[in-house]
Amino acid sequence: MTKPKVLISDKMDPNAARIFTERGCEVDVKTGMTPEELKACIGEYDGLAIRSSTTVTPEIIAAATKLKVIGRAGIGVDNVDIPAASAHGVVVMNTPFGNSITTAEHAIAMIMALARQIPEANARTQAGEWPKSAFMGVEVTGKTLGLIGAGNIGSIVAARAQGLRMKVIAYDPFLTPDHAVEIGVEKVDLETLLARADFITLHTPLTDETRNILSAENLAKTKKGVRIVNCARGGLIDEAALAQLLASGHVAGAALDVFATEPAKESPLFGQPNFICTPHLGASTTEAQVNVALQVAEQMSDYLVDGGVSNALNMPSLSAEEAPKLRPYMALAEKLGSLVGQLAHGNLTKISIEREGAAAGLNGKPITGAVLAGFMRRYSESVNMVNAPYLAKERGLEVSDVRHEREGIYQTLLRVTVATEQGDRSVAGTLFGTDSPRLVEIFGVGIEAALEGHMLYIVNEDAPGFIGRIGTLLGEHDINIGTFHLGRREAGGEATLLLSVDAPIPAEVIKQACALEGVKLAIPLAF
Ligand SMILES: NC(=O)C1=CN([C@@H]2O[C@H](COP(=O)(O)OP(=O)(O)OC[C@H]3O[C@@H](n4cnc5c(N)ncnc54)[C@H](O)[C@@H]3O)[C@@H](O)[C@H]2O)C=CC1
Ligand SMILES: O=C(O)C(=O)COP(=O)(O)O
Repeated sequence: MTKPKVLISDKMDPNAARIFTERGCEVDVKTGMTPEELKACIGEYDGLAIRSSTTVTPEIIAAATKLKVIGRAGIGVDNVDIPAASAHGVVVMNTPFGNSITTAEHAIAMIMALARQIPEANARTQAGEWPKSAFMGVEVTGKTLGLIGAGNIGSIVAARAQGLRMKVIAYDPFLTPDHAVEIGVEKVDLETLLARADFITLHTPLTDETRNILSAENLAKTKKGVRIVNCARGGLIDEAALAQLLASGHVAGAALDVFATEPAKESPLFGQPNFICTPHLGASTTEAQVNVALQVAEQMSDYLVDGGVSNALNMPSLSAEEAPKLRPYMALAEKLGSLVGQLAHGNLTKISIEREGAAAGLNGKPITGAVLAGFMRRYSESVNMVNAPYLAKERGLEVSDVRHEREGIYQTLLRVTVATEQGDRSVAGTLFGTDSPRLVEIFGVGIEAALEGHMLYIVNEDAPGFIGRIGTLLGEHDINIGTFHLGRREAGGEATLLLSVDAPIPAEVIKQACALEGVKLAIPLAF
């Protein structure tokens, strides 16, 4: 088997490359590439490991024909076009906790540096000025810190600030009152935060809702003398408006680690009084970089080597322990989805997955993803578990996952049903042993078969002589039958025949099969 190939395209702790190699991946480290250079080489890789310098655009993803996973050694994934990745079946994962303490500490350092104007005092002292009377700071004790965003990093900042005896208030629409109590912050609305905070620190992702959250209008609502820190994302603050308010003295200080455009080589903020900045250093400590490098390489290797999924932003998690148990079910699910997709035609708007017996106790999301991947293959060759749910949604397909604790004839069973104009059509399958997927029912008819390779599905009148006729037809065309399965609901009604053949059946032969006496339907299948 060829080794999965991973590209590390941003500066990353060497532990990442070591782990990839140890886990059986080939790894190339190429940092500082232009978008054109990345586009030219990305087609070779199964995995791409990045930080914030690489921007993964739809063009890059379109060129990444082998790519299966993008791993962000860090938190923010605003540099990755996730919808494009999802549409191409590429998993996007991050390391949501590895650098949060480090980033929170950077925010606290910024608060303290602003309170005492340390960078400017340092520069002027080293310039030989000894400007003792030029600097008068403020204490943080007893001051109100306003958190915009109280997730992982915001909560750590709150705990540290409480240690500094600050009063912490937070604006975060997703913060529950219970959690606010747990982390010791007062939950407020944005207007209240703007009016009350002596220091404001931002800890939200950059989204359509948070973009420009500190707009000129909102900045004007802040308390005179406020100090503002942003160690989250550029784009959360109107930088030009902030520069004006620093110049006018309304804002007493601002510290930015992140800018709307990075690298920030020029800015209206540069040179303003009490303005401090760092070049996106929030996550830059030895500890954090080792954490995120190890974690991203482990996660990406889990996916590329064993199929385990953790911290993915566009698909459900699947632990490395769960993966081996789920894999045969996912194979069964994909085959059943594919069978239904090949057999049921017309305007299909609903698909339901039922899990019975042992299957009911499993993680349903990967199974649903696999059913949809099989089912949607009729629409797209490149569909997989990652993009199938998106494609399904795009097509307005209603998907349901139902668990039945009961155990029927089979100790474990998956059933996939689609609603068609002629009524519900359902297929079911089980596992023989622990890992051998078998079809057990097709449209209400009991038939046991492995769904593999090229097959032919026929519905015919249940009358003597038919098996001979179909055998003769295939034999005349030199088509060898591998397996042969028959089923029927009742004698003399309709019979179902499912056979496997060694090569695809030409369209002309299908036509002749349809014309055989008693045949109602003949559909070639491929798995
Ligand atoms: N400067 C740097 O080097 C680093 C920056 N970051 C950035 O820090 C930010 C926060 O990271 P985490 O705390 O780990 O994320 P998180 O997801 O744990 O927390 C984000 C919080 O923002 C809240 N939020 C979302 N929309 C909001 C809105 N409209 N108004 C107010 N709150 C809203 C969410 O409810 C959540 O509680 C991210 O943007 C991340 O990219 C993270 C690490 C390093
Ligand atoms: O983790 C994040 O969101 C960060 O912003 C850290 O960025 P970096 O990996 O230092 O380029």
